[in-house]
Amino acid sequence: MAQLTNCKKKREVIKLVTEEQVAVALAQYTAALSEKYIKEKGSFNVVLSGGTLIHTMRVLAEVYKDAVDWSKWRVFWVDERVVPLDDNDSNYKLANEGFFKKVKKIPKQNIYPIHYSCSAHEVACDYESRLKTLVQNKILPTSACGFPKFDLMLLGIGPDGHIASLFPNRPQRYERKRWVTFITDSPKPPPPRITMTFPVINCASNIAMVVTGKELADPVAKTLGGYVGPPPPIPCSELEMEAEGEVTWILDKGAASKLHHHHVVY
Ligand SMILES: O=C1O[C@H](COP(=O)(O)O)[C@@H](O)[C@H](O)[C@H]1O
Repeated sequence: MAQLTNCKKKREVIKLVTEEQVAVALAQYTAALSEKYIKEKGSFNVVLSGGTLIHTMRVLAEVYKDAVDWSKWRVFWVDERVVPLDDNDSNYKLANEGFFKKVKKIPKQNIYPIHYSCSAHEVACDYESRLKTLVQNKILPTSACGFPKFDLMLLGIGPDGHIASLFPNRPQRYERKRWVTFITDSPKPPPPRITMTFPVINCASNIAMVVTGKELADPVAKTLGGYVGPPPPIPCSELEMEAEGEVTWILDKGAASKLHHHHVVY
């Protein structure tokens, strides 16, 4: 593991070879954080994304099934497609089938999927107000700037450099007041989605960027510095610049393939 040193924030880039090794590293990393936070404060607040992440969480679900205290987990979504929860596009459905059903012991009341309505605006307002209630009830802590502070965000990245549903050429990535916003014209289908905003993402105590496959080598290199070319204004770089907590990149060979060693700042 390599530690970023010339940066006041903590960054770690873990370069592995295979997707299976990424799944194993993700499992070890998440299980260790779960143990630490449960010991310290009795709960572990985790934010999931959709996409390939859930498949990569299989080792955590299978190998750590009896080692993790799932009863202390609370699970949220960094973004969700505005579709019914049983729709194949739903990030909740993906996590339910690929993760919750395997680990079994996360209490249903600790899982916070969206309340579906056909208005993305309404869904975003509802999700934000539920988070605010959890903060008022001291179930979720906040950071000094007033945004909720999650223990861990597990994120992926798209080929265009989007994270959550914060896309290039869309204004949501610049939102600085709302906790949760919405988009009705997502460039990646389905178009209506809700998403946590950058201030919330950047307040998390830990962010894992879990990236596999050579089709993601470009946004990884653009974000981490191996890219040669004009400065690319991709959303993911905002996380690299602003995150308060620790950011850990877990990459396979394909995703790391455009990182020029001398450009990567460890
Ligand atoms: O649409 C989405 O895409 C991103 C990236 O997905 P991946 O398949 O490239 O890992 C995902 O993080 C987000 O939650 C999802 O809604």
